[in-house]
Amino acid sequence: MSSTKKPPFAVLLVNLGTPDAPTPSAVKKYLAEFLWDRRVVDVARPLWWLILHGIILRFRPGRVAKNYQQVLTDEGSPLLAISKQQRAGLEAKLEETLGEKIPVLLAMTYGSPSMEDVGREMRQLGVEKLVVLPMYPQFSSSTTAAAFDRLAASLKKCPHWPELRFIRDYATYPAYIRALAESVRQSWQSQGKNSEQLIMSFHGIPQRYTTKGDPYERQCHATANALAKELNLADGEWKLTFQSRFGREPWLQPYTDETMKALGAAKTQGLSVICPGFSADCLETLEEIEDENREYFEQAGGTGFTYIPALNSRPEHIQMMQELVIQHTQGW
Ligand SMILES: C=CC1=C(C)c2cc3[nH]c(cc4nc(cc5[nH]c(cc1n2)c(C)c5CCC(=O)O)C(CCC(=O)O)=C4C)c(C)c3C=C
Ligand SMILES: [Fe+2]
Ligand SMILES: [Fe+2]
Repeated sequence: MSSTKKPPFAVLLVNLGTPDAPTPSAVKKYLAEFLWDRRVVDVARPLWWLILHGIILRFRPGRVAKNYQQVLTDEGSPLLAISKQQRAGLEAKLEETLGEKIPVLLAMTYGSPSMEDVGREMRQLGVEKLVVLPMYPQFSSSTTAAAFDRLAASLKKCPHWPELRFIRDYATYPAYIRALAESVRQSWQSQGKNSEQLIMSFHGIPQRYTTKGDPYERQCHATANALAKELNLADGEWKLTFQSRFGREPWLQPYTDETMKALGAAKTQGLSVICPGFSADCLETLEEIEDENREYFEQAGGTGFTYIPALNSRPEHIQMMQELVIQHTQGW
């Protein structure tokens, strides 16, 4: 008897990607692929090629590799290690709930595992229906749409497609907001809720992308308002900021680093920071927020800084992922 029973459907989790190693050469390879995507940087190609190869890829990889070394875990880059935990957690949860094995696959938009790697896995498993869950709660053309582009490109040479469903965003999905609120409450409990302020810091994008119609900024505000409401926070008790600005043009504001310096200078005692747009801890949370921005805050005179970890593989997060998948596979 053959054991090749086809699964009713499969799930594909997608995240951004990370260098294969915290070395300047691996970081250079990663940034060269990531920053060449027009969805990420839309500057006219000949000019951008000169800036990227002539300046950025000469100087940035060495500095950024050192940052990656600071956040490296025994399992490698946190983003990839946590994504693998989420994959395994969701697969186990779906099997527990549905009573059969639903393959959960993992791809990165840039680097590995690639969409092509996943395509091979899907063919081996005989996947006929696929639900794609990009691990970005808020849609942006620079992340979610870029993931879709890569998936479409990997299917270009493929003569046989699975039926596809694509989860565009989940910025105010109740189970997501509840999971965020639970992680804040847990942090407050263990820190003794000494928090004067809750900062919700989201990765930024150029202001221009919003003007062109990217709904990301609006969705970040929707998430932040929903979380503040769930936590019963008054207006003065929380603030939304945008981090990780890159290049010279204006990005979404207020900027996280400037806010940290101002709150430090105002001698704030007790500041919690959560990054609701990051489904997994990564360089941008562990190094940029937990190290760099903590330092800005403390050096300016603030005390009591707490970084609240991303939802990562918390049970409420895996539960939320399962709810999204079940909702989007109705009828399969
Ligand atoms: C240059 C333009 C960039 C845009 C636009 C952008 C949007 C964007 N990014 C994330 C999530 C992540 N970004 C990460 C790293 C990272 N991002 C940029 C640039 C842009 N991001 C760079 C150059 C880097 C690499 C680090 C550096 O050189 O400073 C990561 C972390 C990856 C890791 O390996 O840990 C994530 C995650 C979102 C959500 C977003 C827009 C909504
Ligand atoms: Fe980024
Ligand atoms: Fe950064």
